[in-house]
Amino acid sequence: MIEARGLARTFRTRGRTTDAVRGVDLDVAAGELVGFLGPNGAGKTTTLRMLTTLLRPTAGTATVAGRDLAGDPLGVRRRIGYVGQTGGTRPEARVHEELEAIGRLYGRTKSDARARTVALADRLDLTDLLRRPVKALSGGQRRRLDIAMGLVHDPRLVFLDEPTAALDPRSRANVWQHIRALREQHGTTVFLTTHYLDEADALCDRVLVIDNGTIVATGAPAELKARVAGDLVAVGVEHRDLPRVAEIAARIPRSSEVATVERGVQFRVPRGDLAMPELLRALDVADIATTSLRVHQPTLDDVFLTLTGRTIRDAELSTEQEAPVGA
Ligand SMILES: Nc1ncnc2c1ncn2[C@@H]1O[C@H](COP(=O)(O)OP(=O)(O)OP(=O)(O)O)[C@@H](O)[C@H]1O
Repeated sequence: MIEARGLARTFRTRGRTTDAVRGVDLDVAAGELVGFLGPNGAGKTTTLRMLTTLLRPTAGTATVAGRDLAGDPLGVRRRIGYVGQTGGTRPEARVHEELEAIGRLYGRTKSDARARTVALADRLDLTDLLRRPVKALSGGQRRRLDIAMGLVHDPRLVFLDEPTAALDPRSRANVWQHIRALREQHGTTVFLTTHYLDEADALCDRVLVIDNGTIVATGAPAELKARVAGDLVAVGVEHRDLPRVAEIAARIPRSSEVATVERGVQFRVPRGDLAMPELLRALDVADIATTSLRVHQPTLDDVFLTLTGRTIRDAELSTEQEAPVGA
C-alpha cells in the first residue's frame, strides 16, 4: 500500500538548513495499522506530508495506494484519506454540513453526500451530534469528525497525524476504538503518527521508530521490546547488605548489568518472573531482608533509549529548549 525509498526533505529558511527527513525507506502492506513513533521534531509530519502529496520530497521515490507519488499525485490524492493535526473545519458550520460539503467536493450528488454523512456519523458515533455547530464539540468529538471527514470518499488508505494529541485518556481510548474498527470492519490501511508510547504499543500492529529524520527501528511492539536486553529487576535492601546482594545478583543465571543503586541492587535478566524464585531463595539462605522488589518489563521508551541513548521524553525536552524564538 505504501512503498517509499530514500524519501528525504530539507528545509531552507532564513539561511538555516534543516534535514527534516534523511532518506526514509518504508513498506506498509494492505490492511496494516502502522504507527510512526518519535519525539517532537523527529520528522513524522514531514514524512506524512510527503506521502500525501502535500509536500514535495527533496529526494527519493514512493508508490502510495498503487500510484507513483511524483508521476501521479492526483491519483494518490483520490485514493487516500488525510487527517491533519488541525482539522479543516469551519467553527460555525454544523457537523452534517461539513461532512456533506466534503462529499460534494468529491463529486457526490446532494442525496448521496447526505447518505454518506449518515453512514459515517453512525460509524464514528456522531449521529446525535450532526446538527451541532463544530465549535460546540468536545476535543474527542472533534477528532472523530476529523476522521470522518478523511473517510468521505471511502479511501483504502488513511493517514492520521497525531490522532489523539491533547485528548483526555477516555477520549483517547474512544478514538483508538474507532481507528481499530476502521481496519477490522472495513479493511482500511491506517498509517498514523504519534509521540505517545502507549498509543503505539496498544494500537499498532507495527511501529516505525523515527529519530532525527531517520528510521531507527521497525517491528511489532512486542518484537521491539524483546530486543531490549531483558527485564530489569530492582531489589531494595538495607545499605549494609548491598555488596552481598550484588554478589547474589551476579550469580543468577544469565544476569547482566548488575548495579548498586542508592537503596538497592538492580540487574537485567531475560525473564524477570523466572529469575524471581532463585533470587528469593538465595536471599533467604543469606538471611537478607528485602525492603522492595520490582520487575520492570521493557517499554517502547526503553527501546528508544537503547537505540538512541535517550528517552522520547528527554528528546522532546531538548527539542523544546533548542526551538528558536517564535517557532
Ligand atoms: N516548513 C518548515 N520549514 C522549516 N523547518 C521545518 C518546516 N517543517 C518542519 N520543519 C523542521 O523539520 C523537523 C521535523 O519536523 P516535523 O514536523 O516533521 O517533526 P514531527 O516529528 O512531526 O514533530 P511533531 O510531533 O512536533 O509534529 C523539525 O526540526 C522542524 O522544525
